[in-house]
Amino acid sequence: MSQSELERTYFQDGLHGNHCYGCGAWNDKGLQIKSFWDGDESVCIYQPKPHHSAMPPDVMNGGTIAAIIDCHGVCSAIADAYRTEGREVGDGEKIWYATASLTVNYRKPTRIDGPVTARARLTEKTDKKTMFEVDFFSHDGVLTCDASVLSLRVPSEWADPTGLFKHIDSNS
Ligand SMILES: CCCCCCCCCC(=O)SCCNC(=O)CCNC(=O)[C@H](O)C(C)(C)COP(=O)(O)OP(=O)(O)OC[C@H]1O[C@@H](n2cnc3c(N)ncnc32)[C@H](O)[C@@H]1OP(=O)(O)O
Repeated sequence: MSQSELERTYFQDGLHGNHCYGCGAWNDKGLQIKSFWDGDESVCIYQPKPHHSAMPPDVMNGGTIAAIIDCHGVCSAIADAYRTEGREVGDGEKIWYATASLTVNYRKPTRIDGPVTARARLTEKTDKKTMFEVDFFSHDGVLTCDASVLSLRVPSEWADPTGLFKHIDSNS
């Protein structure tokens, strides 16, 4: 069943302290995308800004599209893991995933003059790996990109507010 806009809970609002450029609600210079469930699919609707353009000012930049798809895919993997355990995103022991692989096929130019939509469906899952296939639409309903996002479960050090690298043995 789909949720009305007022009833929606967004995955990213439960990921406390997430500073990610694409999906971190705690990064005030980031895109701050928002994702939600629509039945078995997850959806992200994002209004691009004029500075998210490619060379033509009315076409969206491919890197920005990739960032939206990437973060929507990883956040969907996180939300799916919580949902599998019957928990709301962010409740109880934290679950984090990171991008292992991202493939984006740019089929058509994406108009920048209205909200874009990423719609993702789960296609593969093990304890550690989750794959979402993502379709990306411009505001006039044109499928402009299709993509796949492989997310890997990562330890809590990834969410350490002081950083990850101090936890990594540089000799390994
Ligand atoms: C944490 C906060 C997150 C909040 C949301 C943020 C969303 C933002 C998304 C991002 O931008 S994350 C930043 C970009 N990504 C990275 O920097 C990840 C860098 N890569 C790594 O740190 C490691 O390669 C990674 C954690 C992804 C995997 O290392 P592991 O040691 O956990 O994996 P391992 O080698 O044990 O492999 C586990 C399985 O995954 C497979 N695998 C690992 N890396 C893969 C890869 N890159 N491509 C395809 N498959 C891969 C591997 O073959 C194996 O498959 P099987 O289980 O079938 O044997």
